Amino acid sequence: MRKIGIIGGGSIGLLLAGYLSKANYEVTIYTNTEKQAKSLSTEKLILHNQQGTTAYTVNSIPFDQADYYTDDCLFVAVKQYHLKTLVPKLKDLPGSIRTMVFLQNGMGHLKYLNELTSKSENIYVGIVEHGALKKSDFVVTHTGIGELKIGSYRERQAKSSAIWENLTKVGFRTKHYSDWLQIMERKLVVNGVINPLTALYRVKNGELVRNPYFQKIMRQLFDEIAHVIDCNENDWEQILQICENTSENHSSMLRDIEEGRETEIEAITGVLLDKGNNQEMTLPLNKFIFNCVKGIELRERGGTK
Ligand SMILES: NC(=O)C1=CN([C@@H]2O[C@H](COP(=O)(O)OP(=O)(O)OC[C@H]3O[C@@H](n4cnc5c(N)ncnc54)[C@H](OP(=O)(O)O)[C@@H]3O)[C@@H](O)[C@H]2O)C=CC1
Ligand SMILES: CC(C)(CO)C(=O)C(=O)O
Repeated sequence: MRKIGIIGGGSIGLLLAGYLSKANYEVTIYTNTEKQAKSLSTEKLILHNQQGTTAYTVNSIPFDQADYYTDDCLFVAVKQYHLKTLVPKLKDLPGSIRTMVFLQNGMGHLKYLNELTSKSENIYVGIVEHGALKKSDFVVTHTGIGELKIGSYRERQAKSSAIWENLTKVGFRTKHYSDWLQIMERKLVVNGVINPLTALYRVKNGELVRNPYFQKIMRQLFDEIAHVIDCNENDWEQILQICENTSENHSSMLRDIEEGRETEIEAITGVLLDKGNNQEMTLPLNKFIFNCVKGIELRERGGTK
């Protein structure tokens, strides 16, 4: 398995492309725009990390002109809200895609995975605990060292374990976990606490733990989320640790707000509120935070509803 495709040349797509190239895979990035595909082929992909700066040669093609069938594995590194239009396109492609890995935050995408089970032998979910920041169409910085957690959503013919091992060997820690739901729920709790608060306060992840007042609200939010997802003190400690490990990071939700993009609040806090509804439980703090983020999103995107 040497040829790997990545849909989406954003922060995570570029970061992964850099490390997969370092591990000697032939990588193709399927971009949203022709402009980015051109930049990547003329400039190469530039990865900044603790070891320095390295340029990698990658293939790059706009998604709409792509031919995925030659890839042994396809990573999907777009935002949750991009999947609404992307998944029907993937579904309508003739033939099959051997292995797909979905790297979205939140859990809103599970409904789409079921639509793709006849398309792909193996479908994995990936939980990204590394931090990444895209500096331009072809430059990315590895801003937080963490782990890429992989779970098998559906696995008919597992041949992918070498990828996880090879990524780890080149400094991008990646580990397979047998219980995909558990790893997704753990990450949902992390994102449910860190992302909306950093977006509302407009602070880097590290400031949430350094400011005792922010930390108090974090804890209240965590305690409320624990009503719908089984959490314990280890989960709380992990959230604090992630804030430390990615202290200089602007969370993906803060960046979306800063750049006037849609956020993933519906796939994160929205999913938590749905879980509450299903258990006839109200989550007032989460509801408040959901509406604050939606309101700010609307304002920053210059719209009215
Ligand atoms: N960045 C981080 O540190 C972390 C991110 N994550 C999660 O990883 C996922 C990806 O995040 P991130 O990389 O930051 O997001 P970005 O917004 O940086 O990247 C998404 C990319 O997908 C592209 N795209 C959208 N639609 C298509 C399409 N149809 N075909 C090809 N490309 C498309 C976008 O193009 P365009 O720019 O032109 O719109 C953009 O380049 C998210 O769910 C995020 O929450 C998780 C942990 C950390
Ligand atoms: C782990 C964390 C909070 C890192 O910033 C993240 O997943 C995100 O920004 O979406």
